[in-house]
Amino acid sequence: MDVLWLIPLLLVPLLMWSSGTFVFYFKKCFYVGWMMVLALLAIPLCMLKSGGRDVENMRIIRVLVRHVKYFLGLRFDVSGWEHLQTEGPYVIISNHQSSLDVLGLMEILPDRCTMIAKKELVYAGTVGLICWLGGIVFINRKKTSDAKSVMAEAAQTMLDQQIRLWVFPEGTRNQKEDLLPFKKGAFHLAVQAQVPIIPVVFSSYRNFYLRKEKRFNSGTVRLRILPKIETKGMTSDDISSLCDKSFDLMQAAFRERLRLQTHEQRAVEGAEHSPRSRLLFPPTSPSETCLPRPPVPLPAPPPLLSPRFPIAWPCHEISSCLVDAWSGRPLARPVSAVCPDPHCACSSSSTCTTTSSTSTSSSAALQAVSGMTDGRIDACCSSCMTEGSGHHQFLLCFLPF
Ligand SMILES: CCCCCCCCCCCCCCCCC(=O)SCCNC(=O)CCNC(=O)[C@H](O)C(C)(C)COP(=O)(O)OP(=O)(O)OC[C@H]1O[C@@H](n2cnc3c(N)ncnc32)[C@H](O)[C@@H]1OP(=O)(O)O
Ligand SMILES: CCCCCCCC/C=C\CCCCCCCC(=O)OC[C@@H](O)COP(=O)(O)O
Repeated sequence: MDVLWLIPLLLVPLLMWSSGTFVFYFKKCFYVGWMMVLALLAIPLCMLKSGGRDVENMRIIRVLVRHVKYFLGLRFDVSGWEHLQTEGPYVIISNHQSSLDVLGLMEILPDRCTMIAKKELVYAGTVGLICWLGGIVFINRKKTSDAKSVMAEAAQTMLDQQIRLWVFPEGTRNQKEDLLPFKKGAFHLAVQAQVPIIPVVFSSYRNFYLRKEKRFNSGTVRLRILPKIETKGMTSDDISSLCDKSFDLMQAAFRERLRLQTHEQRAVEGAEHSPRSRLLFPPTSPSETCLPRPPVPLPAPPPLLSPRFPIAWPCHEISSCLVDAWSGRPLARPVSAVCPDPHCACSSSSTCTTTSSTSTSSSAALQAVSGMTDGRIDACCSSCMTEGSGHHQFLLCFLPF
């Protein structure tokens, strides 16, 4: 009889390993269930701390939610922290793709910041109650006049109690490849309170989360905090232009990121499908895929080459398009090594055309020489130098798994 318990214990890992759809439902159920449990834990803590509804409860919620990403295999990469170093109240606006946004939101949530949410959320069991305790402002989206008066009240409360508000100006979840047109509420709110707007852009989840295709893999979300937009002196006449300006800035950032994601995805797919492409990326004309970047001067080569350890030596030329345009960090790890490929056609000043000079067999050699078996060689920098010894110094880019 006891053995029967082993069946689900074995079945779950087996299904997780074999079925992407199972993983999708498993992770979704886990997420909702675990958030419910966490909310149940948070309720008494919030009651003890504040005795009821209070924006300070968001600190407790923030702490409790922060670890959830690890269970779901998600990472958050934040840039632009400095833009959140703004005193006093402000309105944060961000795009809204899924309820998973809560995880990213909690990564950067400033103190005394709560959200505006649809009123239906208050009925979501323990999560609804914790949202209420956290001071979330609930609006009825179907009744504009009600929503407007609730938001006008919120503008006053922001000033009276020094509160920051997070609004999703798309007004609903959106998994399309572009932002939805913005609703105006967030901008009225900021202008009424005369406080700045801080836009935050979540990168597209499409690399790891596809609702329709039932896919929920591990992945990284890039959160980009943009510079604040001042609203001092603005009136209701400025709402449309303020809304358009914010939209344009966020859309540009979202699209820029999406292009890079497409780029990364192609690299990974290319590496998976073609043995040759393990060493070559981008395979097509760089101008097609690379963002225009200012020319990067070639840094001085490191004095001693240690083939086993990656050297933080920025790639350039072809590989510069593998540099994250937001953070400036290379998306792939650059590694300096002596080129073990006997066919490498490097000369002192020339560029080494890895297309013709590298072969699949050298892939293993390159991995061995760099000691990086946990990464996949996806790019070779196009430049190489001849050392005094006549060895070719080679820059490799490893895309970590
Ligand atoms: C420990 C464990 C815890 C576990 C759980 C943890 C949970 C933690 C909390 C997480 C919470 C996350 C919450 C996420 C929730 C996300 C959502 O619910 S998104 C949906 C709700 N949000 C919104 O809808 C906000 C965006 N919408 C708007 O701003 C809208 O404008 C609106 C106010 C709802 C009105 O809607 P609508 O009429 O459709 O919109 P418009 O076309 O924009 O406006 C029409 C008209 O009205 C003018 N106007 C709009 N707002 C105002 C205003 N505040 N004051 C004055 N006038 C306003 C607008 O200008 C238009 O007029 P115009 O002449 O055409 O310009
Ligand atoms: C009584 C049981 C009810 C169960 C309901 C489950 C509630 C979800 C539970 C856990 C998830 C935790 C995150 C909660 C916050 C998510 C808020 C959210 O993303 O709401 C969607 C809303 O922005 C837009 O909705 P629409 O796309 O317009 O519709």
